[in-house]
Amino acid sequence: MKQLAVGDCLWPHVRRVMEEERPCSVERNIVFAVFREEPVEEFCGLATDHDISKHPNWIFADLVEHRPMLSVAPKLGVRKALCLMDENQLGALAVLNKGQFVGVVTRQSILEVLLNRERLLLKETMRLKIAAETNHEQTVVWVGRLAALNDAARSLLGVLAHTSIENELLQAGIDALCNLLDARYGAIGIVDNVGALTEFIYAGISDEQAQQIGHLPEGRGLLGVVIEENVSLRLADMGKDPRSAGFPQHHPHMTSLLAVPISHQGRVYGRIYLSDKYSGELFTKNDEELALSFAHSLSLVIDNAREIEEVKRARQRLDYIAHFDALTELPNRTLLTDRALQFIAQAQRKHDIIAFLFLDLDNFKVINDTFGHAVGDELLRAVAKRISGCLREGDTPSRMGGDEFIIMLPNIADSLDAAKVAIKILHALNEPLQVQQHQIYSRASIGISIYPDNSLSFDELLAQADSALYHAKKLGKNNYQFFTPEMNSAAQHYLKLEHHLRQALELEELVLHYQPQVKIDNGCIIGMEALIRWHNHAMGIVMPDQFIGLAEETGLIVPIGAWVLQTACKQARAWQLAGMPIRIAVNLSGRQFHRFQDQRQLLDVVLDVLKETELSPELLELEITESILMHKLDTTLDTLNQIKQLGVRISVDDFGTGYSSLSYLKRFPLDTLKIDKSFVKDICTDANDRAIVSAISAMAGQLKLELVAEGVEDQSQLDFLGGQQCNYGQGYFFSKPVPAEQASALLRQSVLQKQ
Ligand SMILES: Nc1nc2c(ncn2[C@@H]2O[C@H](COP(=O)(O)O[C@H]3[C@@H](O)[C@H](n4cnc5c(=O)[nH]c(N)nc54)O[C@@H]3COP(=O)(O)O)[C@@H](O)[C@H]2O)c(=O)[nH]1
Repeated sequence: MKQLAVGDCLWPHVRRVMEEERPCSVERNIVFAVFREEPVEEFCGLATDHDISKHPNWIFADLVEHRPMLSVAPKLGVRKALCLMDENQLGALAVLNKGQFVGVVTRQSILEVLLNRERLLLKETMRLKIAAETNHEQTVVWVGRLAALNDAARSLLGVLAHTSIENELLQAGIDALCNLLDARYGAIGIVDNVGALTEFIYAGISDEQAQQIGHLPEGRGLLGVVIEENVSLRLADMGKDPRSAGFPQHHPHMTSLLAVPISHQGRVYGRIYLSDKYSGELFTKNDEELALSFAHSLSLVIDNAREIEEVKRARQRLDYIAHFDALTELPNRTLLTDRALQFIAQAQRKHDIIAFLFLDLDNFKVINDTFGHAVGDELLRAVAKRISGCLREGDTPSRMGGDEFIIMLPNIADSLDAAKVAIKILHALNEPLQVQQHQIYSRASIGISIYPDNSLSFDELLAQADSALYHAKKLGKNNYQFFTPEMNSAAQHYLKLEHHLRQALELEELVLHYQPQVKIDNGCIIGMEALIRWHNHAMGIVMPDQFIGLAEETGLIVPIGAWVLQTACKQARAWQLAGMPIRIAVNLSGRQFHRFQDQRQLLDVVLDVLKETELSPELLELEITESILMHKLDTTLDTLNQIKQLGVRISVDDFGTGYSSLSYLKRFPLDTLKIDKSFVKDICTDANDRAIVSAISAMAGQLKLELVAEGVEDQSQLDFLGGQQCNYGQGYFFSKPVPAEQASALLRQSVLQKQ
């Protein structure tokens, strides 16, 4: 506290008088400050009522003349002033500042100021004491509130620990908050991403009422405002607020309202509302802050919980993607491998038998290319369902990719069980599948390997099932085969063949041989069939029977077929230019014939080749099989008509081996039928073959089609054919397929013969 100075304690009852004045009536406690006028006004000293009463007839000059004139500065401490008064036995001291009279300080004035100051201090102390007591009471209240908050926070921590918002925990939260803020009603409402109420946890409202309240909030009314605008509301009488749409009908009546949003970083998860304090008081700013802080903590919990949920969902999705095939939803290779290794480990202990069925669709590529990938995908899904429908619980169907499926049958009694399942699946797939507007026949082939008979290793078992599958395909597809050790070498050969075939065109390993087609009655060559040969540097000569099927399966037939067409037409043009115009027959495979999504139309290819080689169209004959004719009848007819309009001839190869009906033959723009060599082979000994050849000859005659007998090997066959309406023959009897140079020599000979 500041040191008390003389200047702070000036005596108020001072009267200024002049030297020559005479005191008259004298009041008690008055101190006279005596001044001289000449030459300038000057302070001369002090006279007290006591001095005057002692010398009632003296003028003031006399009263001050014989007395020491003591003065002090205003800054002098009061203690020193009192000592000075004691030493000089004075009751008052003049206070001068740089010689100028400021006032008078008396013992009494000092004591009064000191007393006043004491009183003030006492008052302040009292006030502080009262304030301290009030603060203490408030602190006690706040400690209580903090304890309750702590409880609520602990509930929230519990929520955090549970990582998901559970209603009991939210209940604990709203109960704690209601207790804390003395609220009669309270509720926590949680909304989902689109603002629909997903949780409504209440306090002070009965369950029956809550059920009747129904949907809360609707995004309107006061609580809607809280959520939509992400703001708090603190109202004395909510009914008077213009934004109030009223509480739902069955909600208990409420007057005061405190509502806060549960939001984090601008995202609103819901709202908390409290209503009507038991004490009747209104909600305060502090209450609002408390509720907001509670809501904030809750928002963190919800945010956290939702994030955890999202991570969990993402993990599940990743886990699913890692183990299941997205298209068919069957287990993928990873999951199959996991399960297979587990079963194999178990089987080693229990001596179980496990079968692995490797299934591949027989015609998937064609379906995919013909109908498009969307149909292909749907077909695979339908196939997956059919396969699953044939299995028991515990079996694992899986998709490896493409049209390859592996089915694991654990715990079978013997390999016969595996065969039964394979037959069941093949039968199921033999039934047509309805995919979009198409009825599709999607047959399959299956290779089977057995643990432990074939191998103890999963990888080996898979490779063995694959080899068996290859074998099943080789045997004409739509069947199943068990693995045998011999199959391995066949599969390896197949792989080697594919590897080399992919390079055959580039390495110019393909050549064409030509086989004459001869007029039976005069032996003149009327045409040449181009037949492909493959001279591989490592494998030697590979015949078409060995690689055309592979080329079709791999799609390599398209570039190879284009090369054949171009080379054959070039050769025919060369013969034409050499004065030996001769018809060239070129084999087309089904894959070449039908248009594929990413490939050019056959018609365009033919047009380009004719243009480029300048061969007359009528010198080109395309050989197609009955199966091509029967597939996609309308588009086939269209394509054939367009090709025919170019002037190109069309013949049906291997006739008699397919299933073409006579009416179809009538509809197609055909020029030639080629009787399959299998009928010609035993024509002299087999009456059935003779009958078939006779029937075909008669039919060709009726339809005005040229007829060529294939595989003519001896004179007796030729004699029989000559007796029929079959005018043309082709076979080793006339010539084997020969390289272009030899074919040219044969042609020259034939031309000479004609002349
Ligand atoms: N898509 C394509 N297919 C082609 C092509 N080149 C041939 N092929 C087809 O491959 C199959 C086998 O052909 P290949 O080994 O050339 O056999 C042909 C002849 O050599 C054989 N033939 C001819 N005469 C006789 C005979 O008297 N006896 C006998 N045992 N065989 C004989 O027949 C085959 C010709 O058959 P075809 O085509 O039905 O007239 C075969 O299916 C070819 O079509 C090609 O470039 N593209």
